[in-house]
Amino acid sequence: MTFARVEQRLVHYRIKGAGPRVAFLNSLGTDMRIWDAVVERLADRFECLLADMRGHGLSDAPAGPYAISGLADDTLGLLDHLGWGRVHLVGLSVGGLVAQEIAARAPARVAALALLDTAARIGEPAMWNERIAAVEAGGTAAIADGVIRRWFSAGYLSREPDAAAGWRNMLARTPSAGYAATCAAIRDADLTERLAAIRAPTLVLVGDEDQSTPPDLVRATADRIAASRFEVVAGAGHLPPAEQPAETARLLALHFERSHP
Ligand SMILES: O=C(O)CC1=CCC(=O)O1
Repeated sequence: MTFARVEQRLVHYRIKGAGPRVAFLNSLGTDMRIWDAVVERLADRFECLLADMRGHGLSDAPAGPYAISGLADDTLGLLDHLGWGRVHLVGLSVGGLVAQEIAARAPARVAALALLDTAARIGEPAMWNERIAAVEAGGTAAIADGVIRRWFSAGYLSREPDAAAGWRNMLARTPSAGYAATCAAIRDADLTERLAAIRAPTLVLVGDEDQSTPPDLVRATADRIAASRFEVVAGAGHLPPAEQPAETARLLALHFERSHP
């Protein structure tokens, strides 16, 4: 386990592999383990940085609300701490919002961008406020069953009940304060007008059964990014790195190998 202190907060991170540098940002209610099966397929060609987003995993979970700009500061701070200048950047869902913010704000830091199951704006404020209230009242376990049904395809849920139960454990063990504070960051984010500032070659991909950020929503974000390519991953819900790691790794490797570091 490796930890760094960035802006006084503890960040849990791990580096694996060798080659051009790739940084991975996790989604709401998950941690760096969401990337394990992808990184295992990429580490022979890329140096991969995994970090638990603020409020998640073993990173600190200070009281919120958080903001996407502050979460972007966390990532840039960790890259500075490690001496990593320019990277390929991969973000899933809220990690994708953070990645959009970094690519728009600090284009020199991003060689290529990959946005997975994300959009410039995710959900409606009322839905996020309801989710925050439910988590504040009953903890993350209170919302876990509903969220899991949106995370995975129907086929995965019936084929892999134990794996789905394991991912549910990850969600239910996310600190309530960190989860609710991250919901507030998503609620308050609308990066639509920032997308025109993204210059990096961008792969935008989504699971064909994603119910949290459905393919049409994700495609609309891709259409606003100048150098984007849109891909749909078959047999996946909101978490293609967990459900279809081989195809996700293949698409990421192809994209980064085409883009110069
Ligand atoms: O929890 C969900 O519904 C899915 C999700 C939305 C933003 C995120 O990071 O995950």
